[in-house]
Amino acid sequence: MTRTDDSRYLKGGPVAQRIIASVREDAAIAAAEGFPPKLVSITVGDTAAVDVYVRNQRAKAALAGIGFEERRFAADITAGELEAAIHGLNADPRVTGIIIQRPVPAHIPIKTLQAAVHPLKDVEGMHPASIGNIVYNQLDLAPCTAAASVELLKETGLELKGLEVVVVGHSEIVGKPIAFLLMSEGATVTVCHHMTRSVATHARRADALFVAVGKPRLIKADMVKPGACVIDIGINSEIGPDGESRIVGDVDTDSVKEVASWITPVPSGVGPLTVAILLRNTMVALNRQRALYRATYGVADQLAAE
Ligand SMILES: NC(=O)C1=CN([C@@H]2O[C@H](COP(=O)(O)OP(=O)(O)OC[C@H]3O[C@@H](n4cnc5c(N)ncnc54)[C@H](OP(=O)(O)O)[C@@H]3O)[C@@H](O)[C@H]2O)C=CC1
Ligand SMILES: Nc1nc(=O)c2c([nH]1)NC[C@@H]1CN(c3ccc(C(=O)N[C@@H](CCC(=O)O)C(=O)O)cc3)C=[N+]21
Repeated sequence: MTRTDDSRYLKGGPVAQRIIASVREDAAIAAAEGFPPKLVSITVGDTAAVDVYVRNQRAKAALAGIGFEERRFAADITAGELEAAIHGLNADPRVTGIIIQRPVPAHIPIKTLQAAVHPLKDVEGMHPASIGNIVYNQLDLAPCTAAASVELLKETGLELKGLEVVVVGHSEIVGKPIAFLLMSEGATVTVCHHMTRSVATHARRADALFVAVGKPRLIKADMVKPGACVIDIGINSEIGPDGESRIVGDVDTDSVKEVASWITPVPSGVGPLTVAILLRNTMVALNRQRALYRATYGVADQLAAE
């Protein structure tokens, strides 16, 4: 059986296409009504995984009819200069959404930058107010990778209520929001991290195993329950046997796919769906901005029309 026709592979492409088609319709309507959506990406320095992500953001935004602009800054920029740039984008009515690509250089506090993005333009859901919404079970705009990972689990048709889920990795951008999204869906969630005594012991109990660590082949077949669903979120660059650079996940896919019932491939798993959800979030942000605009100026418009 070849890699591509193995039915155990849970691919992101088909779900991403559905989302992008729907975003495209909404974006066309909004543009015709005078609100063309536009996404601005902020990159600081150079990181391979960021380049892949931004390249795909640009390509898929074009497909969806969403304007896209990349602002690149040198690694030695100050936090103050970056904050000023973000405030400029917050104030620009042509900008719908802002995403700050991670990582940023060590001298820049990422949390300060995330908090500088206006919550109405926070298309990644990383502002403290946005993350707070997830805790309150308001799930329409969630951090993109976390939302993509959960969406792929739903594709299996497994009942999420009561499902035993283990998440390996507890970063604010991936592991923690996955845990909150799944708790909202009624799953029983265990979160592992580098201090966990035995990741394998927890992982082997999981009906669904989410892995977001950044270590190639961390999860081996003997750490996976037979029949489980494995969502591999890792995007790691390494040199393949042919001497070419390639991306691999955190799961030893070749061995794990013999044990698991579903596994997301890398590439072509969570990655493409992450991009689609970023675009969907951009439309959620646009609709929130329009609702505020209507609430603020709607009555004045009506009076002017009378
Ligand atoms: N597909 C996509 O769309 C995206 C993919 N990614 C990829 O996902 C991976 C994780 O990203 P991100 O969450 O940002 O990374 P971080 O480095 O922020 O977090 C990694 C997490 O893994 C934990 N960890 C480290 N070593 C181990 C170990 N041996 N066992 C268990 N847990 C461990 C860390 O725990 P502790 O903090 O306690 O050290 C931490 O919680 C990366 O490969 C990244 O490229 C990221 C974003 C989007
Ligand atoms: N603030 C922030 N949010 C992120 O979500 C974030 C980030 N910073 N920094 C970098 C990582 C990495 N990441 C990827 C997302 C999609 C693909 C993607 O589209 N991958 C495709 C294409 C691969 C290819 O073209 O080679 C795939 O897996 O099939 C890759 C990488 C998001 N990240």
